[in-house]
Amino acid sequence: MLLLENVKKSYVEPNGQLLPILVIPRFELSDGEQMILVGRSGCGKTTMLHVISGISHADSGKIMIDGLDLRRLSEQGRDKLRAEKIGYVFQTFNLLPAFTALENVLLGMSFSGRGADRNRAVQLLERVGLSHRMTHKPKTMSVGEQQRVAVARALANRPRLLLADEPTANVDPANQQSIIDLIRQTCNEEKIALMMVTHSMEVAAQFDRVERLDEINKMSKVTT
Ligand SMILES: Nc1ncnc2c1ncn2[C@@H]1O[C@H](COP(=O)(O)OP(=O)(O)OP(=O)(O)O)[C@@H](O)[C@H]1O
Repeated sequence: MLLLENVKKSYVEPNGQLLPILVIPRFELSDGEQMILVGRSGCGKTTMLHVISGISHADSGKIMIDGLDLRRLSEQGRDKLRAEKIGYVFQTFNLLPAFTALENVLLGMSFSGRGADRNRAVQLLERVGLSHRMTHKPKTMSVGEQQRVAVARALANRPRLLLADEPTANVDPANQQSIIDLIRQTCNEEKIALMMVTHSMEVAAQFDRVERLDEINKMSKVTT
């Protein structure tokens, strides 16, 4: 489902110097496989999710998603791939402030080409415990509630790959577990591959595959 080969990513610092972040010789995730990515703050976990999703470009290397090579796609093609095949729970949620929780989930679906499925949107919001917040806009919701809307939105399209960047960072332990259960159960039922970043050892302990970025990433062996 996902294959990275010789992927490199650097940022340019304000002084013009290159700041290498990722050097990944090889990384694979199978269809429907669920894994956790861990690593110290600033080691490049979000950057890795961004290059996989095409939100930012790798400097070099091959990224294959569901048989498609990101390098061979136009900007439009990458947008289409992201809308159709990838669900992304952003660390910062990225909800649209002018729209309600339900509209945020429906809008996410409408970009996928499959059209918006109101029943599914409502059902997902109910499953994250937000039946009483469907018509609230993000600024009138708590941070944890916004995070749960972001999880519902990312699952709404029935993606092939779900990238989740600390999806339980801002919720209490009871909601943390219900979000993890919802994500895992939906991914199981719909054969969605899952790559989730977490700093919670409690969450990581529930998964068979837990990878440390500094073991995947040859760069971190140079910088740490
Ligand atoms: N757009 C950018 N320009 C320059 N440097 C960046 C940019 N985005 C991230 N960085 C730097 O790249 C490094 C990796 O950042 P990244 O957000 O991928 O880390 P992370 O492992 O997800 O961290 P955390 O666990 O704190 O979320 C950090 O040192 C960060 O400062």
